[in-house]
Amino acid sequence: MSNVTVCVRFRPLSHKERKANGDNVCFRKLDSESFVFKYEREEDVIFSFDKVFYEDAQQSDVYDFLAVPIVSDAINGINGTIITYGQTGAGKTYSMEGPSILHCNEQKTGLVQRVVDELFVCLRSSASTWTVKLSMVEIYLEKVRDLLDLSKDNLQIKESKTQGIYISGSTEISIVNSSDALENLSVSVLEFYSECLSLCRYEFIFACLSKLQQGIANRAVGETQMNLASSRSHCLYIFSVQHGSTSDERVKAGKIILVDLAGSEKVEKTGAEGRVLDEAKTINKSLSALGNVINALTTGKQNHVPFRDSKLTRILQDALGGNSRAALLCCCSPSPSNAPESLSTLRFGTRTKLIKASPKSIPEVVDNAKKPILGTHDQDDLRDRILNKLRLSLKEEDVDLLEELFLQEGIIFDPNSITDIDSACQDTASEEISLLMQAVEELKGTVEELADENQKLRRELEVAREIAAQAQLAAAAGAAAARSRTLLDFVPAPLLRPFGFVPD
Ligand SMILES: Nc1ncnc2c1ncn2[C@@H]1O[C@H](COP(=O)(O)OP(=O)(O)OP(=O)(O)O)[C@@H](O)[C@H]1O
Repeated sequence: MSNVTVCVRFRPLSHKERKANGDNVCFRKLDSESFVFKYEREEDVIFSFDKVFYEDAQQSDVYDFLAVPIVSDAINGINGTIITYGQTGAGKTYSMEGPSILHCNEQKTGLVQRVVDELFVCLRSSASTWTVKLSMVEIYLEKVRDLLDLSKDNLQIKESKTQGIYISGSTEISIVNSSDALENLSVSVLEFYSECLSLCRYEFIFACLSKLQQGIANRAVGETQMNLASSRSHCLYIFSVQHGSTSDERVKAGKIILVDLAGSEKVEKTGAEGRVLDEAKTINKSLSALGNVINALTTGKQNHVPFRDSKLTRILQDALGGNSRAALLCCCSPSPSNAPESLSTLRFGTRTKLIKASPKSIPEVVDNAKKPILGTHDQDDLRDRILNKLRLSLKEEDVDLLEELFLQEGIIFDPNSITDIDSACQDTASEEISLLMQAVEELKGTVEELADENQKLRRELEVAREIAAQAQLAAAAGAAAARSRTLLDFVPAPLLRPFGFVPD
């Protein structure tokens, strides 16, 4: 993933929440990117994201910030994904579809309608051939169901060189602005096209959204303690955009996937049993698979990204991996009664955001006017809290080493970027583990080199010993010869002559 934008949206308090807690909310706004999160059972934490949309934010604000760059990239052949994440009732579907996909005013229309609208504008204004295909599926209990044709309830995910990842056999609404291209299409779809092409912008969008409305009505909905009509499936709107013609091989193909996830609340909070419990477990499993994939993609562990761990991550594989753009909208309830779930949503967002904001990869321009100036006391305090937490899971001497390293290298903990101690600890711990593993690898290399050197020296020593032994033998023989010559020297020649020792 080349880029990920992480935003938070707090919806307005509901009547029920107002009745229970009055106007109390679980956050205090600092600016358009940060807020203090208040939860009675934990210390206050400052969270920072690319953007925070507070209760008064408009749907168009969310679209402009989050979706416009993704739509324009898709038109240029770059895949993109927009994901809404959060507990049931936090405002995921509202952000995606508005109060109703068909019947809502311009102010309230959601991301889906706005994407359709934008694509229509491009389609109409372009001189070259355009094809936009739209399909709509849901992932329910790890099965992919076609929301535009319910008879297709277990679609298979496939991969091809030309199409990348695709859902085999899913119904596609195709919209084409070329009369040539229309000739190759089936009659039923053609009727829809020609209808679309003769329509004005709003009629066109209405026709397109009517199809989507049918799909939305088909979504698996369950009843939980959290919400009377809670979406129990992940809903995916897939827009495949193709621009240009195949004849001159200048085709640009991009994909936009809008994902309205099922509620992320913990299983216990749903009060679920039986089938609903199975739903909640499957939802949690696929959401953690999504978290693992995002982590692997953003931490540079790209040699193994676990896309195949869930249907959701498999479908999103080429919209998340490679040259693509992603945006995550973390939807939260502002009510103190939902603070634990909101905190867990914010932590999910922070894990993605923290890694992206790492100064090693993407230097971020900090607007000092906006950020509170940090005293060294704050930094030291945060460092100590992180180290204390690490002491629970790491060896004392390793933590001491880390502390020394932080001081020596002047590593500063900035509460504006390290918003979540647990995530910071996790990151520091995994960094520590990878550093240790790297050190082990380096040591292994050194040990191998030393072993080779040792063997070489041993061989040289043996050779030297052999030479020394031979030299010793030679010296002994030489000495014996010299000794014998000396003894003969003392014997008178006439005595030696008969034995042939002395010449006549
Ligand atoms: N920004 C907002 N402004 C006004 N009302 C909102 C906003 N966000 C959410 N709501 C309202 O809050 C309620 C719950 O929102 P929504 O259905 O979008 O939640 P959800 O996260 O999609 O839940 P689920 O996971 O169960 O589908 C709805 O009645 C919706 O209209």
